[in-house]
Amino acid sequence: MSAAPISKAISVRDIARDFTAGQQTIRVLHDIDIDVHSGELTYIVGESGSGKTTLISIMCGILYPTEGTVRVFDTDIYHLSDTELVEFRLNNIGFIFQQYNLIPAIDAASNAAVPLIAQGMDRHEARERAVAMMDKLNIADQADKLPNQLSGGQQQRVAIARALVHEPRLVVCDEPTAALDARSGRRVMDLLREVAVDEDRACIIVTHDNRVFDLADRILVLEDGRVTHDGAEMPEDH
Ligand SMILES: Nc1ncnc2c1ncn2[C@@H]1O[C@H](COP(=O)(O)OP(=O)(O)OP(=O)(O)O)[C@@H](O)[C@H]1O
Repeated sequence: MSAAPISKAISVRDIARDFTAGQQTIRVLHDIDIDVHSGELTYIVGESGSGKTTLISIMCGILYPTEGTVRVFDTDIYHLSDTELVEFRLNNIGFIFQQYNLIPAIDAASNAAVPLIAQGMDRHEARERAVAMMDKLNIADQADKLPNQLSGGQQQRVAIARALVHEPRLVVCDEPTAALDARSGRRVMDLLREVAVDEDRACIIVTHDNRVFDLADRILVLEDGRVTHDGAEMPEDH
């Protein structure tokens, strides 16, 4: 189904995360130990509130863990300075959030070019590269449109193009198929496999969507902040 995994993309060791609300501190992740491999499409699945978003946020350098270490492509990311961490994310990680977070005042290609421009690329070249990525996603013909002139599915493809345009080695997606019908959802997963997974690149997807569970190489199930299953398929009782 996919290239054989050859290297560790992420190594999470003894992660815990607490949140404090008022006087109370609540531990929402406990004792998490996970390796994510390049060459694999890894799903993180679990009920609402089980800690999926918290976990991927920690895995990709957005949220500090309370305890434990996270290595991404062999870099101990939470021992970087703030500036180094921002740069590390910019160069190595692409994000696809459930809300597409497109900038309303600029056209689709300019939205897709944002990571390249942030990296300092010349605007003209960045736009050309963005349109080339949009072409792979079959939306190059929408390059000059503003986000509000696009359908939801087209906006999502622009968000995917933006996540992939700088060819990050790690792509992280939060519920990418939640708003899509079954066929479009499978197409997005196929696309992610095609463009975001190879022997040196990994993709992690948070999803509730049981219509696409069969497309994963590996599924981690979270329950109440703990990993309760790690395998190629969903456990039978889910
Ligand atoms: N900033 C925060 N402050 C306090 N509690 C938080 C914060 N963020 C998350 N939590 C709590 O941590 C737990 C895990 O939340 P998280 O968003 O990671 O779960 P999830 O599995 O992604 O849920 P969903 O599928 O609904 O998005 C929840 O109980 C949530 O209320």
